[in-house]
Order: sequence, then structure tokens, then C-alpha cells
Amino acid sequence: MRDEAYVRAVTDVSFDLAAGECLALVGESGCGKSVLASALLGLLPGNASVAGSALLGGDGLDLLAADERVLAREVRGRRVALVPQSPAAHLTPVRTVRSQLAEAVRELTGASGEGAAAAAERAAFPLDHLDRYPHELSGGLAQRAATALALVGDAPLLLADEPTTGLDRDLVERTVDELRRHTGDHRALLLITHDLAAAERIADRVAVMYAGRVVEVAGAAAFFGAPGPRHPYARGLLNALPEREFTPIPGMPPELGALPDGCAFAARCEGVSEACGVLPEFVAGVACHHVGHLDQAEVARA
Ligand SMILES: Nc1ncnc2c1ncn2[C@@H]1O[C@H](COP(=O)(O)OP(=O)(O)OP(=O)(O)O)[C@@H](O)[C@H]1O
Ligand code: NI
Repeated sequence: MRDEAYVRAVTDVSFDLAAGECLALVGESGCGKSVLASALLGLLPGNASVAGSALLGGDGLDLLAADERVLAREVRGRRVALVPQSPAAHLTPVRTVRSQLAEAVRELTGASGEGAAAAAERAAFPLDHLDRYPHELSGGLAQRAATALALVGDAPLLLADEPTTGLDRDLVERTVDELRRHTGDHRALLLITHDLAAAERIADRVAVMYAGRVVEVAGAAAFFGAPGPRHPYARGLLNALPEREFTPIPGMPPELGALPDGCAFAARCEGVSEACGVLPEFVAGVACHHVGHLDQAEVARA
């Protein structure tokens, strides 16, 4: 992004997402998760620059190269849907939830607007609130309205950016289960979340992002169970959970505008060595010079 400062919000990210699969994207606040989702939908601010490609299944449309008309007419809501991180900013302020859902149902499915209630129910949005305006909704209800809107088009790829913010535990589970159901019929879900329990509940694989890069991609069972995460940052994330060690990772992530040349996690890493002055490549699911050593140390401790 170019302004007076240039920020590398997302760098060298590479992953694939198969039909029927849920990939959870996790990482601390500010690491670039939402920027990644926005890039896939062509929703970055005008001063942002993007390189690379993001190919959609089917015709292989490159989302990063597609022009705005194609994105607006054919892609958003239809082929790639978004549950936005700030639902209030995405709902139309001057129209009721019912009217917005009815319009989405008409446009995306061709069905009559009667489908608004059914659409609302998929996201546990209470029917007696359908005639409210966005500003009359709590954060949790706005979240559910936005989720309902995103589900309408049954898009082959659903990006859910913190879809459970402001929801209590029961609703978190109900919401992520509904998002998971979306993948049942050969559709894919990218779940961006701080909620590792939600990720564990529904994800097939986990991608961990740190300072704009994906540092680990792993199968969810291996990641949350045994042998556990391989990257020291990923291990730190899990160990910070109250139900695990409840030990926060010391220090803070680096400023994305002033990243070190080497591994961005080195300053916080207990396994740091001279090698970390060089950027570790992402190889076989992980970007760390020491994964071998640390795994052995873990085995020795166990
Ligand atoms: N419009 C913008 N202009 C300049 N920099 C931006 C802009 N939007 C995001 N950034 C930068 O991109 C970085 C990544 O932001 P992003 O919103 O993707 O983080 P995130 O991982 O989604 O965090 P959170 O978990 O808090 O939602 C931020 O730290 C910020 O430096
Ligand atoms: Ni975000």
C-alpha cells in the first residue's frame, strides 16, 4: 500500500483450497488476514498494489487480475462471498434487513423475495428483527445479518472474516456449523478467525499467518492434537490459550512497515539463532529454520 509509508500487509502467501474443504486462517491482529480476504474480492483501497494470482476453480478466473465489472457482476456474492469483519460497514444503512435479504435472494437465486426469512434462519437471525434497520441491531445481530446475506448465493468460495465476533459460545458453534455445512456440497470455506476453538471445530486445515506471511499450513487434527504445530509462533498461539498453558507469547509483532530482513518472528522466538537473520523459505508446510531442532526438543521434553 502506498501512502507516505509503504506497508507490506501480505507477502508471498500461497495456498490452495479444495472444494468441500474448510481452511482456517489464524494469526494475531494486524497480521494481514483481512487484507488477504479483501484482495481476493477486489475490495482493497485504491492506493493498494497487488501482485500474483488467485485462481478460482472452474474457468480459472484470476481474482487478482479480474476487472471491477466482472468482479461486481459475476464474482462477488455469486462465486466468492464474504462475511465481512465489520458487518455494520457492509450492510446498507437505509434499508431493513428483510429488504436487503430479499434483494439478495432475488438477484442471486432468481427466487422471489419470500426467501428472506429462510435466508435469515440459516444464520440464526431472529425473524422478528427482520424489519429493523442495521443501526437498530446489536453487533451480534448485525453479524448474523451479514452472515445470512453472504450465504444466500451459495457461492463456491465463502470467505468468512471473523464471522463470530460478538456472539456467545452457543451461537459461535451454531454459526460455524452452518458455515461448515456450506462446504458440504463441494464448496470451499476460508474461515478467518481469532477463535481457535471455532477453527478446531470445523477446519480441515489451518494456515497460520505472522507479519503478513503464512508461516505454517497443517492438517487440523495434527495441528490441534498430536504432534501439534511445528512453527514456534503457531505453538505459541496455542499455548496462549487459557485451556492450554495460558502463557502469552512475549513481545509484540513487528510493524509491517519496518519488517526485519530475516524471520519476522525471531525477536520473540525462544529458539532464535544466527540462521534467523535470513528469511526462512516456506517448505513442506512451514517457514522456520529450526523446525527440526525444536521438534526434537519437544520430543525430549514429552
Ligand atoms: N487501508 C489501509 N491502509 C494502510 N495500511 C493498511 C490498510 N488496511 C490495512 N493496513 C495494514 O495492513 C495490516 C494488516 O491488516 P489486516 O486488517 O489485514 O489485519 P488482520 O490480520 O485482519 O487483523 P484483525 O485480526 O485485527 O482483523 C495492518 O497492520 C495495517 O498495517
Ligand atoms: Ni481482520
